[in-house]
Amino acid sequence: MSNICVIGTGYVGLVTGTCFADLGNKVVCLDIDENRIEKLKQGIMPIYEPGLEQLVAQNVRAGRLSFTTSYPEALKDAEFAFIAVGTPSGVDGEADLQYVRAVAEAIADHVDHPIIVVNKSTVPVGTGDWVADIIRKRRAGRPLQFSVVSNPEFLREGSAIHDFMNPDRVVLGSLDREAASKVAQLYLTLRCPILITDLRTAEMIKYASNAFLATRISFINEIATICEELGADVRQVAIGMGLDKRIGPAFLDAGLGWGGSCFPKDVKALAHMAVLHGSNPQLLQAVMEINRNMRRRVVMRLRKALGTLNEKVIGVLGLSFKPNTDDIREAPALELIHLMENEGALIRAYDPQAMENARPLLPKAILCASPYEVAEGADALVLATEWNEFKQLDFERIYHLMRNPLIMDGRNLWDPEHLRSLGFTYFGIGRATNGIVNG
Ligand SMILES: NC(=O)c1ccc[n+]([C@@H]2O[C@H](COP(=O)([O-])OP(=O)(O)OC[C@H]3O[C@@H](n4cnc5c(N)ncnc54)[C@H](O)[C@@H]3O)[C@@H](O)[C@H]2O)c1
Ligand SMILES: O=c1ccn([C@@H]2O[C@H](COP(=O)(O)OP(=O)(O)O[C@H]3O[C@H](CO)[C@@H](O)[C@H](O)[C@H]3O)[C@@H](O)[C@H]2O)c(=O)[nH]1
Repeated sequence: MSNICVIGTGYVGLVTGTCFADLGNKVVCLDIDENRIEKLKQGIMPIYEPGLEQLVAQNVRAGRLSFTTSYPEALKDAEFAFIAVGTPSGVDGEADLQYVRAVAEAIADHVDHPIIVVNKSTVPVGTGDWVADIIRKRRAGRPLQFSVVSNPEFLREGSAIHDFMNPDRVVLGSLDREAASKVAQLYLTLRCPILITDLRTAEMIKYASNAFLATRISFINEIATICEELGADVRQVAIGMGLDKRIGPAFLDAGLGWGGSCFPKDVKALAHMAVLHGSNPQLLQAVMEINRNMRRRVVMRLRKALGTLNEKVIGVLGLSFKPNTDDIREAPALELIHLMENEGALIRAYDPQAMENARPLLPKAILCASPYEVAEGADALVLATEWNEFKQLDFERIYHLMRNPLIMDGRNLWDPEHLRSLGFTYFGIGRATNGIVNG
């Protein structure tokens, strides 16, 4: 059993802290957001993540997990301090490190025993050295015994606990092998490969992994666009490609493109790092451009089918950036809605979990209580997020509710044959059935 302090209670901090507690450690989670910590103490989760509420409650009851806003309290007995604060995009696409800096300073100010500082936030290459420098300089004259280890996190929202507990690999970067080995001990029961590298390499592995996954999605989306022109079906193409073991089936779902709190900011930050150091990241630029185009293309197809978007009522199903989360950061649905509103469209929308988060960003849209309410009087229905709840809708009912039976399936969730047989005009992404080229 180890004493762990986790700093930041966003997705990564909360899941890391809870899972380490569940693995038998004593964990204190710290956040400067008092409201957040107060709610966590009452068992109220600040985010929607399947299974999290129960796991937090179990570990709090077992006395292994607690929450605080006090640095001295959280760091008092900590052998490990995990940094899990946000690293959002700055003005030029660089990662904004103000929160990481504040944490490094707080550690320097509040720790008086040997400690291993483990960075879980996604940070530019070189940040681990920078953090060590901040602590060292702040403790000049009163040296602190510490090491910095980079431990990038690879969990996905919506399956965060499963991903943390069943990782494909754990990456640890440090010049201090002993410190890296001590962090490795925390993960031993998870029985996965543990890769120990230097600090900078570990930091790069995180960016390269996210950029590669985003590249796969943009690649299949580019193929989808070509499929639409040529009358092929991208879903079958992806299956055919994925059966090749060298390619594999994951992350080949064509659609409205990638969003969320990680891919957009991390691809941008990697490109920014490259430019800053004299490289020309052409592929990353293309990956981002293709992604933006997926939304524009859907708007173009709707405009073409309806003549204009001005005063057309468009129903949108799904607002979160992916299913099983209420996170709307960089959600493709929101960008799509704003593009359509710019052309005068009137939006009706529904999401199973993300309505509260989305409301302030959608002042003009009508937020509805169900998919059927969204369909009422709509000139087109767009699927933006493939929640399970949308798989089995009563399309006969929807057909009668809509003013014009046009469906734009932005995640290729539905069966085109079935919908066309009910009388809908169906557009998917990169799907043309029986040689019918999509509009
Ligand atoms: N969200 C994900 O799925 C995911 C997955 C892997 C990696 N990451 C990376 O992990 C990091 C955290 O992401 P997130 O989505 O959990 O962040 P988040 O923005 O949801 O939460 C960050 C939390 O840190 C707190 N915080 C800010 N400054 C603080 C300080 N000085 N002391 C204590 N707490 C402070 C904030 O109040 C907030 O609650 C980012 O670098 C992100 O790129 C995120
Ligand atoms: O085939 C696919 C797979 C995903 N997406 C989209 O890609 C985005 C990201 O999805 P996903 O990767 O499942 O969610 P995240 O929670 O953002 O997780 C990513 O970002 C995290 C933060 O860095 C990493 O830890 C994870 O490994 C990485 O998958 C979403 O908009 C999805 O709709 C597609 O369009 N097609």
